[in-house]
Amino acid sequence: MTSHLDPRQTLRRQLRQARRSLSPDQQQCAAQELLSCLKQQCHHLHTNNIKRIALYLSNDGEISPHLLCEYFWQQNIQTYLPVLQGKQLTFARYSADTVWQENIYGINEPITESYLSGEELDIVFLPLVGFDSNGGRLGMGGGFYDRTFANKRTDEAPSLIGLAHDCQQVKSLPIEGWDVPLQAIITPTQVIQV
Ligand SMILES: Nc1nc2c(c(=O)[nH]1)N(C=O)[C@@H](CNc1ccc(C(=O)N[C@@H](CCC(=O)O)C(=O)O)cc1)CN2
Ligand SMILES: Nc1ncnc2c1ncn2[C@@H]1O[C@H](COP(=O)(O)OP(=O)(O)OP(=O)(O)O)[C@@H](O)[C@H]1O
Repeated sequence: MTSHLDPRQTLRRQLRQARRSLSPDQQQCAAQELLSCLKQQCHHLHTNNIKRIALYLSNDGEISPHLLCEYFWQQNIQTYLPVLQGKQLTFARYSADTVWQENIYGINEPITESYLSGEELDIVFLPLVGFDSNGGRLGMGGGFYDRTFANKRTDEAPSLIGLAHDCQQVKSLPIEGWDVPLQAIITPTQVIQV
């Protein structure tokens, strides 16, 4: 019954396939170009006075933010990673001496005693499966980021910035009422300010 497949599911499958088929070399170049792109745009992204940033550990072909993380550490900015808490996310400090445990999806999470809630962060860099130039985001389908930031106004902290390979861009995503819009998207070749 392929005719009744949810269009978001179909798109999700295609775009996940596209990012997973990038070679290790392509992934490495993409991560380096992502950092160059971020550095060039730092002033536009309001990175002054930033103290706490959330990133993610790349999974399933996602563009890797590990070079961004090193860059933030050099500037004494604290970095955090998402931790599943029921159907939402909480954020745990990530530093050189982090101890890990795997979540139900096999993604590592820091083991820590104190967590931050989303609104305590200045910037959250989100992984995504697909994006469009209006700030539309398609994720893995768990609704975790959407639930976590459901009550955030766009002019409130944190800034939500998507990180993606260029092959994850689509003209226009089928958006649902609960989707939280991104304030910007950074790829190896472009910074889209929404
Ligand atoms: N790197 C990264 N971390 C993240 C997310 C993400 O998208 N990327 N998340 C964003 O929300 C949360 C985790 N959400 C996820 C949801 C589904 C799958 C996943 O791989 N699903 C498999 C089925 C796995 C299973 O059920 O056993 C799949 O769809 O193939 C992974 C992460 C928090 N951490
Ligand atoms: N604010 C919310 N309150 C309750 N349910 C929500 C909320 N946001 C999303 N959901 C539910 O989560 C499910 C998945 O949503 P969606 O497909 O948009 O996830 P996603 O953005 O792709 O995932 P993720 O954010 O985890 O990467 C949907 O079935 C939706 O009903």
